Amino acid sequence: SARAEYLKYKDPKQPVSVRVKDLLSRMTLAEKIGQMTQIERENATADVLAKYFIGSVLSGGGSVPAPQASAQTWASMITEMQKGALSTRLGIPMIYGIDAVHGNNNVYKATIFPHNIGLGATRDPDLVKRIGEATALEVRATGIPYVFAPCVAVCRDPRWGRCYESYSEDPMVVQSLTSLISGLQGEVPADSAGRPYVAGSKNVAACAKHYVGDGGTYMGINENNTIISAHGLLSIHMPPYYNSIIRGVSTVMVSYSSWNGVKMHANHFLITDFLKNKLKFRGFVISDWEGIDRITSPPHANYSYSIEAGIGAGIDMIMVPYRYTEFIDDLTTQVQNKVIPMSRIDDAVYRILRVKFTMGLFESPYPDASLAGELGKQEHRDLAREAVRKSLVLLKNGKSSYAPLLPLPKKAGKILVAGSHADNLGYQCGGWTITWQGESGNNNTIGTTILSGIKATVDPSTQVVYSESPDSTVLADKYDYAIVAVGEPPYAETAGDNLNLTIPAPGPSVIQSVCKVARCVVVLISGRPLVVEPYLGDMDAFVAAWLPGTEGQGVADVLFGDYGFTGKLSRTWFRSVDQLPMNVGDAHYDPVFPFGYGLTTKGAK
Ligand SMILES: O=[N+]([O-])c1ccc(O[C@@H]2O[C@@H](CO)[C@H](O)[C@H](S[C@@H]3O[C@H](CO)[C@@H](O)[C@H](O)[C@H]3O)[C@@H]2O)cc1
Repeated sequence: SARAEYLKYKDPKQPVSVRVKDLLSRMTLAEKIGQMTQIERENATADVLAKYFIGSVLSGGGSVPAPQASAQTWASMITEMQKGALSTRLGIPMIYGIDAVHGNNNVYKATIFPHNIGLGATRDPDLVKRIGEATALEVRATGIPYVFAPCVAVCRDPRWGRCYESYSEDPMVVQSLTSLISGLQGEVPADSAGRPYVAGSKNVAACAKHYVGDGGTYMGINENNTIISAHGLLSIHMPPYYNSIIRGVSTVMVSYSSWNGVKMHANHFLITDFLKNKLKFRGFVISDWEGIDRITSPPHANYSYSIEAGIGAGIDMIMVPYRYTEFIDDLTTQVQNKVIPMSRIDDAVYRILRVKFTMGLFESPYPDASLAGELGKQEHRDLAREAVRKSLVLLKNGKSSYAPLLPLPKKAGKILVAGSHADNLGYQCGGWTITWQGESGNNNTIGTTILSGIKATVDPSTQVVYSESPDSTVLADKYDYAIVAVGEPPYAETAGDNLNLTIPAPGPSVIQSVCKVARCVVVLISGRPLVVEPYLGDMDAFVAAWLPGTEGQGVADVLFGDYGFTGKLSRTWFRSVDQLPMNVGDAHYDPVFPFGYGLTTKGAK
């Protein structure tokens, strides 16, 4: 039979640089531009992937092959797409990306870890690295090799709808928790010198986002303007990118926001001069969803300009995600007319291919069916439960120091559990869970509510009364103590922007009515600090639980003293929104609870 022509780029024994150069030299303009194009799952048929040489596909928030789809269903979908990509002349595998920002959160039955604000309160880089390892396994279980995480935003104003996606207001805490990257991708070898690195097929390529200053916008308005000096940008928002590059992060996603009025998606100085040439970032830069469209207002008003500005700024892969023929045709024309130089295209494709070769995608382009069982594995749920325990911050314990309320006695006559967030798995997971905006209720995925955890922890003789919103009859009864879980409903992005930051009704009234009739601990489920001073006096104890995820048992573990409280605030607990922005280190600093605050209790274990 005819000897298959030896192709250097297909030889895994060749150095990555040799493989990239060989493949690049063989590619047509259409094949190069295809690699720079990322489309949404909904329009990614095998035929489209083959016809347009598409290099990447994504799931937008909540975009799933079927409701409650199994790991096998996910893997079959990706296999079909990959066959399309590999059927092309050069057989370049496509890379599928998804927002696994607290576990593989679009996927039914996945373990949902606490959102980043809670992980910030743990101050535990090793824990976060282990979460990265578990997340990589649960993502690979669905056949996916690439995640748009971690968000390394330094949220400076809790009015921002995405503040819960940020580990902390303090860049040093965020820098320390870039350890997630080392969990997701694997620890870089000593001589990696910032090159992208993915250890193998149980790891995934990561994405540090959103570059840069996404957490510093005016009044926390999502996608708005970050008005700050170069010194401020480099000392507050840039540091996590230093650590991300040192840890070999494979990709960086550009922010929708602007820096001093210049759209980040059009910022050549920060993307090319600084990130690529000064910091020597060698992975690929990806736009956000319709990020180049939003360079203009209204978005997409001048798409040719958006393409010229975005690609020209140094963005390598465009998350289109739907109008891909328009993108491909327009970019092709601009290269043919020498508006965009071929050297820019070659830099982009070089970087994309470097990541794909380095992570072994050419050798293992298909899902590994043997990993399906990693999805929602008990071992990962136990890790998430540990993370919940360590994320809880105890802000008040007893109306006087000699009469602490916590830890609660497991053996009691009758206790009351109340509040909208006590028995609502969707609420305790928050946004970016099953759907983009998150859900309410207990049927959207598998997990343990705070109430279930309490029932599993107390002595069998203890009577547990549950009432979401106790009426006078319930309140007339006698309880040894009460646990009140209230807070914010789930939200994502702009939907979460909030200028008053009050505890949503009926939370405050439930706190006041229950705490009047029984000794009470309030557990706040929220993506950020909220106005709490008016109710603090009513509470005997107060716990910030953030957005704990599916393993609600972790809350009971600490409330009842199996484990001690250790969490420390990763954000300043402001007194009033009129003070905002107000962050640790500011000259005027008058919080209810300062950054780093957290009471402790001794745990039995
Ligand atoms: O129909 N509409 O009205 C509508 C409105 C807004 C939309 O906006 C879009 O909706 C979301 C759900 O599809 C998308 O995920 C993104 S968000 C963006 O997506 C990336 C990929 O998921 C993440 O890594 C980034 O971190 C995040 O900033 C976009 O804002 C979509 C549709």
